Amino acid sequence: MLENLRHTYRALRTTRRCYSAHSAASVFSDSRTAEFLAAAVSPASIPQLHGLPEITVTGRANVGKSTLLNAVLGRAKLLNVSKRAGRTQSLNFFRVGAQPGKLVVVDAPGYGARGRQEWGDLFNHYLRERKQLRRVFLLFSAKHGLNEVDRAMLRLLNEECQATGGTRYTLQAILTKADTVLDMKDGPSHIRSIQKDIFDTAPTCLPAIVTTASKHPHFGIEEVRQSIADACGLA
Ligand SMILES: Nc1nc2c(ncn2[C@@H]2O[C@H](COP(=O)(O)OP(=O)(O)OP(=O)(O)O)[C@@H](O)[C@H]2O)c(=O)[nH]1
Ligand SMILES: [Mg+2]
Repeated sequence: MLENLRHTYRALRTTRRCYSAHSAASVFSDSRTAEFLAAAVSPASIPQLHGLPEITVTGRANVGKSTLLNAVLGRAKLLNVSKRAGRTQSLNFFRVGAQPGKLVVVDAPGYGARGRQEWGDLFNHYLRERKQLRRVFLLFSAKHGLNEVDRAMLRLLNEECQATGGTRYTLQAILTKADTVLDMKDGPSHIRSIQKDIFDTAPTCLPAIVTTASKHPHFGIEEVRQSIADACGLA
């Protein structure tokens, strides 16, 4: 049991080292300045916010999107989270950095059985039209891995990236809730098999960052910040 835990931590640290060459500290240095800007429930209510680069998260309902963004922004409760799937029901825009801001992060409603059709339509519209979108983070549970809906979403985004040569936005996977696999006997190999599944489904997707965001110690959050800063040209 103990040996398994050590192996898992070692595997996770290796992943972390790959991303720690630079620091995104300056972009996310003052968490007090992060601010909710707008919630969009229809294409017409998506705010323009001209000028600032933007990133968004997507994933199955309840995978941990809002929790991850709270950790990235360094705020415990800026975004609403819930044990019940379907908590986030609009596209929610948050400014990072004091006015005029450095970038915008966008929380999205979950897809899948608990995500409603209209939320999917709104998100698809946003992806199609958003000129300042730099990176889409696809979140998957480290415990459950990918299902067919996840693979369909990955394929769709992969095709879009291939069609545009990554000139519009790029993709990066994130595995959430890593703490839940730490006491699994085959934790590291389980994580590796999810990473392979992601690569096989979407070769253009950047390698998954492994994270824990609700329980302390957090894990992988600095890597996510770095990826956001890179994507927005701020690293
Ligand atoms: N163990 C564990 N639980 C987590 C982690 N991140 C999120 N959770 C839990 O997962 C549940 C869902 O979290 P949310 O952040 O609301 O998930 P979401 O993807 O935004 O959900 P929707 O808005 O409903 O699509 C909550 O009970 C969180 O506490 C994590 O790293 N570890
Ligand atoms: Mg949410």
